Amino acid sequence: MPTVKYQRGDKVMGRWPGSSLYYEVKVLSFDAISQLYTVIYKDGTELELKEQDIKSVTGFQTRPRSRSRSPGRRRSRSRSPARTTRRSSSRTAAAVATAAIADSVLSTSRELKLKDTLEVRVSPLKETKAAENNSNNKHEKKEENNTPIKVNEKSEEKVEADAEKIQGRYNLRRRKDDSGAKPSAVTAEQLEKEPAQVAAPSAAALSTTLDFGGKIGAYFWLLFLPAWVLFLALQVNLEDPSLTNFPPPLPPLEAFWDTQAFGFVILWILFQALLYILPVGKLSEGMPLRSGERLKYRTNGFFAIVVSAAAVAAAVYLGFDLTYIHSHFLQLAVASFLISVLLSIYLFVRSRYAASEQLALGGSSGNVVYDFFKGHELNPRVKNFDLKFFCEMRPGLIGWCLINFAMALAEMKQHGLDAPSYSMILVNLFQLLYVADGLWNEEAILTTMDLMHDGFGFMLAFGDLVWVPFTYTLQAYYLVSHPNPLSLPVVTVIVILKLVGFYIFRKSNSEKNAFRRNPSDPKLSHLRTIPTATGKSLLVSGWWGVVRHPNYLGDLIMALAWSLPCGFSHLLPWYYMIYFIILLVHRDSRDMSECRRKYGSAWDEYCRTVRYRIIPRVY
Ligand SMILES: NC(=O)c1ccc[n+]([C@@H]2O[C@H](COP(=O)([O-])OP(=O)(O)OC[C@H]3O[C@@H](n4cnc5c(N)ncnc54)[C@H](OP(=O)(O)O)[C@@H]3O)[C@@H](O)[C@H]2O)c1
Ligand SMILES: CC(C)=CCC[C@@H](C)[C@H]1CC[C@H]2C3=C(CC[C@]12C)[C@@]1(C)CC[C@H](O)C(C)(C)[C@@H]1CC3
Repeated sequence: MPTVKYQRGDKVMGRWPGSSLYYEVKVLSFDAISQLYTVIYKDGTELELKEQDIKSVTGFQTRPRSRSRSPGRRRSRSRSPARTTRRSSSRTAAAVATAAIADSVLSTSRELKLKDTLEVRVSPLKETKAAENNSNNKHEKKEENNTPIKVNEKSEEKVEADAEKIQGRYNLRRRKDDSGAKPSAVTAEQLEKEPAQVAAPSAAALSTTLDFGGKIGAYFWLLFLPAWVLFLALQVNLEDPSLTNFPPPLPPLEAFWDTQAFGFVILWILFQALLYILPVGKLSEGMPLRSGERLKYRTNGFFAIVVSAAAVAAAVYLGFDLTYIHSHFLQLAVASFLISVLLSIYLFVRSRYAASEQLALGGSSGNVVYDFFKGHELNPRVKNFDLKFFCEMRPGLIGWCLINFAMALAEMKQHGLDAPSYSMILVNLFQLLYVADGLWNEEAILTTMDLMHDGFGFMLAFGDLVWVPFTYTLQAYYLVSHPNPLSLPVVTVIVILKLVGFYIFRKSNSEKNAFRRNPSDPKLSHLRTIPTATGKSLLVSGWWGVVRHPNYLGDLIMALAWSLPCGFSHLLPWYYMIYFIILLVHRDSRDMSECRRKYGSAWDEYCRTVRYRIIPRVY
């Protein structure tokens, strides 16, 4: 790090986010682009700080405090992270954060009422510590809601809310690290003894910690993903769709392009865009950005699918033959692919001109291909039109249902049926329920990884506009030419399976979403939580106490129920299940690294308490 004030390995005093308290930290690296230092606290929590939030140890003086404080509060304030690690190895940065936040809030508001709240706040630190000392099965002993910890959790949430606001104001950032580095594994002792080994990547490396196989991976995925969609689309039409039929017979080049199909895709996207901008439905707030700002999103997805269904019904009534979608599947996919490429080019170019605050952390490698693939700008918008949100929730998702419906009509046409087969009805209804539920709970998407952390580039543009509508529909497509009659008992079993999966998926997603939006929601008051250094807590009972990703478990059970109606004669209709296991296992590990980095020892504590990731006692 040439020309920067603090060097890698320097021990300095870093301001705790949202407070006026400084704790000893070690400088890990400096990012020349964002002008932020990554520092590590004694308990392993890493944060990004501006230069103005760092002071050298020598010039540092403890601020004299004239204000009278209660003994409880003094006890809380007297511990710094530095002392923590020497005196009490179990004390987490959460406690430090609490003290810091309490200090900050008191500094900014002298209201007695608030002060009282914060004084009550001191005892959870003890409780937390006690809980941590009981490690391994500490959470099996239930905390009752009427015990002091409950009272304190309430005040904690108040403090958390204040902390969130303050963090936004100070713009202290947390580092995005996709490399899977595990800061919580870096102990204070290591920091003391092995500074060289603990030293983090250089500034350049920091901004280029890449996932999806890095730069080489980006080349691979750019070629592989479209080729794979093409392969599946060609396979599904074969009488015997099988991996052994590789390569599938390729149609002549001109068969890939159809201007009318391109026109239909454009019309569909414009129609969805029109529905999106209509001033109908709620304006929901996204999660706070680094700047502290919260973007507004028009969450009228359910309205959009209802109007789309009405429009499609009207088109069919007026004589439009929807089986066109079945017969022009390949051409529609190619047209959508072209649009996703054009969109990605636009996104890439505009990201070059975007302010650094608007960029996703970790999305910039300096490598054109990687940045194009992964996406760089977090929330690209044209006026209030949010491109990422729109693409993720509208044309592809609603298009998925439209294509499924067209496949049902094609099945009837091809086999001269008066009604679609049971298997086709099940696949259609199950997936319609999934999409409609996603749109009904559209606000919940605002707390997912894609919306909060990932830049918008080729991966998501292609995923949303091509991958979802043209690979998630393969089961319905397969059934058109590969009927699989089902008996009523089998139908019943599959329906029950789907409902069980849906119940787990919906309940767990709603629980987390409600908790993240309002941690003091009375409906969640029975749940136990672990405080973290960031001021947010982690649910440790309820659905999120069963496994670390109960929503993935529900989703996987549903995926199984989608494949079963297609039978076992071919692997192709099971493709979604296989892909989904890979996707969710990868997402889970990405999320684990991200949460470990964000929450440090509190995350480890959570993982010790909730041992399994997705399937209880299995994985
Ligand atoms: N059909 C598909 O193709 C598809 C693909 C991918 C995902 N999905 C579905 O989309 C939904 C969203 O998935 P996602 O991958 O974005 O992940 P997610 O599970 O919704 O979100 C993970 C985030 O939840 C928070 N969290 C984790 N553990 C917590 C706890 N114990 N208490 C409170 N908060 C906790 C953390 O964020 P913070 O702490 O920062 O809030 C974490 O980063 C899932 O239901 C998934 O099945 C579907
Ligand atoms: C190109 C590849 C291989 C990957 C792109 C991934 C992308 C298709 C998915 C990433 C997040 C997914 C997602 C849904 C659809 C598929 C993704 C965009 C989702 C909108 C489906 C409906 C659900 O109810 C949901 C929970 C809202 C989903 C959110 C995540």
